[in-house]
Amino acid sequence: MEKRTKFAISAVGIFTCYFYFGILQERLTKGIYGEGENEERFTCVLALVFVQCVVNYLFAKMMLATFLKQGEDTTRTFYYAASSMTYILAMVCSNMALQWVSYPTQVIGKSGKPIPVMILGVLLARKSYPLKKYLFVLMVVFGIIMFMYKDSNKSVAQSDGSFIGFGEVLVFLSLTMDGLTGAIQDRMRAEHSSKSGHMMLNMNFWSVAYVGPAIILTGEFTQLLGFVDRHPVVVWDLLLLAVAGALGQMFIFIMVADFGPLPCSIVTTSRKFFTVLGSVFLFGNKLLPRQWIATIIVFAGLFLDSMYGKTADKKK
Ligand SMILES: Nc1ncnc2c1ncn2[C@@H]1O[C@H](COP(=O)(O)OP(=O)(O)O)[C@@H](O)[C@H]1O
Repeated sequence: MEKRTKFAISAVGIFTCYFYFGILQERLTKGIYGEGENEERFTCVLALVFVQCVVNYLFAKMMLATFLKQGEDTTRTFYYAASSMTYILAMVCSNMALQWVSYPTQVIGKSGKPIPVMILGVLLARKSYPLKKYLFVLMVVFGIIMFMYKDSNKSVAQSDGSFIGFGEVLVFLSLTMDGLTGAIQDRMRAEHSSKSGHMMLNMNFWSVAYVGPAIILTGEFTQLLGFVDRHPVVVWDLLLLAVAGALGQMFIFIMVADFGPLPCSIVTTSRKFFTVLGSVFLFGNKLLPRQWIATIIVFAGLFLDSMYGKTADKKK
């Protein structure tokens, strides 16, 4: 398949699957199960991650056995073990951050993701990019943050007088972990030409190995079983979510393996922006002048990056 077509199909796949995934995720984590006295919310976040990783693993196994014939995998086990650890830590930090900062603040923070992916790729995976590429990526990230920023989000001084709270530290840590995950994936590509199905299979295998003991030790596994027992309908919501996530992750790994973690993070970050932009138009809301300018900057950055940001994947 031509590279451009593959890129377009993966990007559309990521957009569609994660759009649906977002709706299901909100229904599951914000919804109320049961009635009257039995009303309760689903709070087993770690168990949710565990279920997702198990389904992702099975999905990758099935794909490798049927459609994706990818041959032998020579990737160093250490790379899989390490990148799964950073990938799980990134998710844990960004979920934990929500206890201290609002959801929009967390999304704005995580919109900076291409920056650590780029910087750590250069520092740890010896990638190199032309100067203009930094500028285009910065334009996209700056535009998205400018678009989503709300004055009400202005960081209020904490009680101790500082402007940075624990929530912000967690978002920063999560971004660092995203950058490390990307850098290790850059190395896998450069040294082993790792394939998408193999990456998906192995990263989820290691994630299950890390999260499994954690949900047993924290008692979340028992909590999950209890919840399912009280509200069997949650099984469907969980499975639908996991299947949408697995399909989406397949496209993510095609993007990572074939084009690299940086283009992948630009696509996933743009997806968040397009979701917000789409809902503004869908609900007939108006854009503020600042948001119009931001939108132009994002589009210009994406356009310039796709036209002139190409690198021949060269090493320093
Ligand atoms: N480079 C990657 N390697 C493995 N999984 C990834 C990668 N990038 C994204 N993902 C998966 O896709 C999900 C969505 O990513 P994204 O849309 O960037 O949002 P966020 O990282 O803020 O959750 C992540 O939670 C993760 O499971």
